[in-house]
Amino acid sequence: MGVIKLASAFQAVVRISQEEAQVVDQELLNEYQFSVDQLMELAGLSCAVAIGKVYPPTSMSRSPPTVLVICGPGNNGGDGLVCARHLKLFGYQPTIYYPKRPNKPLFTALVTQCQKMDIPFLSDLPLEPMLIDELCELVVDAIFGFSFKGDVREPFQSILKVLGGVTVPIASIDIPSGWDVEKGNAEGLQPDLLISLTVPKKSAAHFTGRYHCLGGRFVPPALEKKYQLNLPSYPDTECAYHLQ
Ligand SMILES: NC(=O)C1=CN([C@@H]2O[C@H](COP(=O)(O)OP(=O)(O)OC[C@H]3O[C@@H](n4cnc5c(N)ncnc54)[C@H](OP(=O)(O)O)[C@@H]3O)[C@@H](O)[C@H]2O)[C@H](O)CC1
Ligand SMILES: [K+]
Repeated sequence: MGVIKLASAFQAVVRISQEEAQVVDQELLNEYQFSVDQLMELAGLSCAVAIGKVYPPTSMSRSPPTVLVICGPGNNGGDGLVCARHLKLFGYQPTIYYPKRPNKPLFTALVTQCQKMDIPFLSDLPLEPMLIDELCELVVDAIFGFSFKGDVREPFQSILKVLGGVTVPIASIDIPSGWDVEKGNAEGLQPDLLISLTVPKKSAAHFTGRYHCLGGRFVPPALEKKYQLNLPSYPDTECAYHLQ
């Protein structure tokens, strides 16, 4: 595949397509030889930092603040596991719901790390939104990212239905789960915080929540230039950039 002209160099914020996101991801893993573990750790950490900035413990009513992290079956779910671990270190009280677990060393190790930090895993998700509102003050949506496609298959259809009724804020990692990666989903989840990873995806144009952050500060300058990603300049050593 030739160079994909992602956007003019003058566009304020580039938003990329599902295919372009996968091309950039693959180039990071192949040409640049990053490992998924490395990128996932940096992505998950940036999500926890963004959450810490938007919902600092001092702004939450419980101490420690309770967060429910719902993880999906792919790398977006892996980001959620990493995020949960860092939130615990930041003074939050995360609980994880991880219904469909890949039997791969990366994911079993991430689960072990959380278990060893006394982060509980729910065996079932309450099917009443108000029970989730009682369980936590914030939900982290780490169900689907840029590889989501088609009609939502169970158990995630039921999970997204419940999340559609909660009143606590939702923070979505990379893509609000259940959204078309490019077109969004007006009837789907409406998160309060969207943490775009690497580069915002086209569906971010449909985001109407209060906070939009960019994380995944690991794009080499040559790759950014090649695809004209026009990334914002992260301040200082920050790993999460406040886009909105
Ligand atoms: N460089 C980067 O940008 C990095 C991104 N990271 C994170 O990785 C995700 C993308 O991860 P990926 O594993 O490719 O895909 P997802 O996590 O989005 O989801 C894939 C799994 O979801 C299942 N799926 C897909 N569609 C449906 C559906 N309609 N119903 C039910 N399940 C669905 C899919 O199952 P299949 O059977 O279809 O394979 C997969 O299991 C990205 O968004 C970032 O969050 C990295 O962590 C760091 C680098
Ligand atoms: K998500």
